[in-house]
Amino acid sequence: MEALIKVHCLKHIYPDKTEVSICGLNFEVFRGERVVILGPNGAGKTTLISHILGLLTPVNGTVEVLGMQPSKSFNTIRKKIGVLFQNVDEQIIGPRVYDDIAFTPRNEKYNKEEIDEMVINVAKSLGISEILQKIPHYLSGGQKKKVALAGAIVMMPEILIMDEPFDSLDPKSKVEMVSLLNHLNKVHGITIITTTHDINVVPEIADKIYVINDGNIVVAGTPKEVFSDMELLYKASLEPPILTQLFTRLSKKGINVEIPINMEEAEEYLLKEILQPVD
Ligand SMILES: Nc1ncnc2c1ncn2[C@@H]1O[C@H](COP(=O)(O)OP(=O)(O)OP(=O)(O)O)[C@@H](O)[C@H]1O
Repeated sequence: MEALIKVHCLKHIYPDKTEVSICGLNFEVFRGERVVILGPNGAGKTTLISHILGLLTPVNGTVEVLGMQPSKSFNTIRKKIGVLFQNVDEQIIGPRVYDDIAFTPRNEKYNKEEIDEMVINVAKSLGISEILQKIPHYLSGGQKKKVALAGAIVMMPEILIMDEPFDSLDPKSKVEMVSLLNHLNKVHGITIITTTHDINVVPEIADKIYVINDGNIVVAGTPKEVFSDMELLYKASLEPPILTQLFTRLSKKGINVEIPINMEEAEEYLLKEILQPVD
């Protein structure tokens, strides 16, 4: 199968001469995958995303999206990618929430009824129907995130890229966002790429994880593979998920348990290995 996105040994130099290198393993995303990029502050996650979006041009290395070079085919590629930036204030441009979400459908010349239906449906799926007439500037941080995400998915793009989508979301909103993202992936086949520092949510939203550290992609694997290697996570300045930490401690105490990637697995392993299942 051909990868939708391929990045090979990228090097970027910002105008102030800051050099960012993302070498090591290749970064590859296949259709329908949910990919999470992890790495400490300043590792280059946003830089990588900006290259995939065609906002930056590499000085070295290659970036290929849907068979094109994003920096050269910016307009074609951007129609196929929905994006949620880390700083949503730079992304929200409409005078009212409704206008902001309707921005791209209006540009694409959909008629009023179609736009109404698209905006109302996406607002409902994000629980923001009540704020469609509000001025975005006065929204809370979490509400702004949801509005920006609504704008990113209103056209049902092939690929959705999100930089720190869970920042400033309350626990309930985070659970809802995870379930919406998984719905978009399963039902609409949208390929999803996410950066996050919220490590505990990663198993819920990742088929594959890339870890960037010290200028290199040092690991690529499933959540199970990546989270089983605590040493590697610490080396990359990442805090392993709480379940990984707990089960590693249990296994050091001689309890023979696999590392679970979510609460359901943890419960299953505990019941199987430590406790006798209660009928
Ligand atoms: N516009 C810019 N001009 C100069 N340097 C920049 C610019 N944007 C990013 N950098 C630098 O590039 C490096 C990588 O930054 P980037 O934002 O890609 O990291 P990140 O992994 O997304 O970090 P974080 O987890 O903190 O969001 C950092 O050293 C940063 O200071």
